[in-house]
Amino acid sequence: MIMQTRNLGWSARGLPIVEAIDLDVIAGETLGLVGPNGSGKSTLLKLLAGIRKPSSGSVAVKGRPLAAMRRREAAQSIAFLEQHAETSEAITVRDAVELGRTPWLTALQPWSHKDESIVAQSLADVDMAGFGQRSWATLSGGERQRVHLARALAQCPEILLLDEPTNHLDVHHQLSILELVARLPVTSIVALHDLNQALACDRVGVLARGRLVALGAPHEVLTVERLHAVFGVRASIVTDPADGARLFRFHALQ
Ligand SMILES: Nc1ncnc2c1ncn2[C@@H]1O[C@H](COP(=O)(O)OP(=O)(O)OP(=O)(O)O)[C@@H](O)[C@H]1O
Repeated sequence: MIMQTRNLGWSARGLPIVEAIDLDVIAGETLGLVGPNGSGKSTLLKLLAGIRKPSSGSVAVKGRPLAAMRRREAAQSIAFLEQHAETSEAITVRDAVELGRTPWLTALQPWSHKDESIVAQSLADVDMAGFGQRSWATLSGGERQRVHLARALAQCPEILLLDEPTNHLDVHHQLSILELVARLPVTSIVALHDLNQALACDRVGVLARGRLVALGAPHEVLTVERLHAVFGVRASIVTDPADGARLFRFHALQ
């Protein structure tokens, strides 16, 4: 297991927001996290990233408690693309992505050609290669999202935590970013709202009211009954005649 949580919980003003999460993350998998608004997906990702301290329980990375790791060491293992990531306005796109290299730089290992080429590759991976000199302030919402992902990629993490990475993206870039994430030789934990996108993950975890109520293969976990119980919708499954893939259509409950 590359990452494990035991009895992980976080409360705000005494109210449990995330509760009793026991999660074993398999090295190399893409794990989708789905759940209604407010079910705790972002909070769980923040706990896994170490930027929120658990109220109970623990997170371990390759058997080591995350709480005992130095910030720099944790940042060499884990990169986090937050839902509302922010960047100082007065920098270029390239500067923003170069920040991803920070955990790897030391006085003995200063900025080098290797860092340069990792930054260039990260920008290319998110289809932003031509934007290096652009001012951050001039980017569209979707371009900013892709640059934030490039910064996370430039961090060269073993574990990539992504909070709704396809937010703001046009359909072409939604597909290319998800394909990129699936292709990367890293472990990815991705909060998603689009349940059809979740079907493409290796496994899916379902959060409801702060608890992990199901975890497993997408089609085993995202059953019509569970979608009804957790999301309050009626789902039907349709088959794409082009390739036989099964997809959801959703209907409001009468
Ligand atoms: N600092 C806080 N203080 C009080 N309540 C909080 C705090 N942070 C989060 N919450 C509450 O915790 C719940 C879970 O929030 P979280 O952002 O983790 O949900 P989510 O599943 O990511 O939601 P969404 O799908 O809307 O992004 C929400 O009801 C939210 O209002």
